[in-house]
Amino acid sequence: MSIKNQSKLQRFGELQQARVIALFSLVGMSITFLMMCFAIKNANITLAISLLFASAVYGVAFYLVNNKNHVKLSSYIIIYSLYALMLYLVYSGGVASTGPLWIFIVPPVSLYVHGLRRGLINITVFVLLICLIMFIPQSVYAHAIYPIEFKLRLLYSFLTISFLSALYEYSRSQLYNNALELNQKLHHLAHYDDLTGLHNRRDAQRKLNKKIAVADTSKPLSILLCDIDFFKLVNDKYGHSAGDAVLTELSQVFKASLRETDYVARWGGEEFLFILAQTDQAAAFDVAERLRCAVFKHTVSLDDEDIKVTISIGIKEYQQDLTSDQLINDADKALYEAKRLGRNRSIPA
Ligand SMILES: Nc1nc2c(ncn2[C@@H]2O[C@H](COP(=O)(O)OP(=O)(O)OP(=O)(O)O)[C@@H](O)[C@H]2O)c(=O)[nH]1
Repeated sequence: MSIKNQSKLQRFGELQQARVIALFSLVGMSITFLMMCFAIKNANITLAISLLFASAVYGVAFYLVNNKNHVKLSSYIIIYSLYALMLYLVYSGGVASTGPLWIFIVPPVSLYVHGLRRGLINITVFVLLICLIMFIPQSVYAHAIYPIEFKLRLLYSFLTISFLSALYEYSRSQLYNNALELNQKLHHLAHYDDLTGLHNRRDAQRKLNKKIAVADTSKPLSILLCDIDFFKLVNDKYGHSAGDAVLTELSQVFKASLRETDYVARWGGEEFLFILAQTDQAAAFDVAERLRCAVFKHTVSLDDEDIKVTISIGIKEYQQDLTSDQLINDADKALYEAKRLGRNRSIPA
């Protein structure tokens, strides 16, 4: 299945994440810088220095994600410096004890950066830490003082925002996973044959055009066009689903008889196309005979029937300036000749 295609979508997801992380760090850098200006205005030098430090850290995170593509590292920098800054604001009270109001940034950022499970664990630890800071008596250590109503409402509203953010993150990740799954299904439908699991005609056409585009005389290329003999009789005698079973089983026989570099697709009803890279006409004939003999020896065993079929094969080696249609046409003519001469044979064009 399409690892290439799946990774394409994942790369798109990673690119999106990199953009959001860059935006987070840019916004974090600007806001903390602005807050630092207010802290200086209020002559709160310790807070101003902390905010300047935080702003510089966000700046580094922005640089790392933008210039060095270190998405994971900068997301860790953002999230842990955010926790540290928020804990410090709750501890110190910030400007006029309004520092804790900033903690509402934590749930959406945590859940976006770490995902649902890890994000929720981090939020839980964060809540425990702010409870510790706010509820430990002043006699144990000095920290900003907040009225009890403020502390409780802060916690209630923080938990509500966390719950809503988690809900949002859950549906976002569900949608993303569904899109990923749907994308895989569509890709499979576009490239593979449903019944046999082989590549389909469209994929084969694309593959052949690609091979022809890079073909040169030093690297020969051949195709085989193969058709099951008297397949209509199989359907008529054993039924359509037995015919389907024959198609599926022969596909496995073909796959097992080919080299890694060879390619097979279901070209039509009971027709198959083989693309043999680095193979001249003589070598292609050997491959065709190997396939023909494998099918000849094979028995498709169904519940109460043993079915034996043969195949006919037309062979054509690519020659300079042939189009894919001409190549297929020539192989088709050779296949027709194989049928005319009595079937169960391989004929070069
Ligand atoms: N079971 C099944 N049959 C199919 C499928 N696709 C095509 N066929 C059948 O394949 C048969 C092809 O028959 P013909 O084109 O007359 O050829 P043939 O009977 O194989 O005879 P020759 O090619 O001349 O040897 C038709 O009966 C189609 O209905 C399929 O997906 N499943």
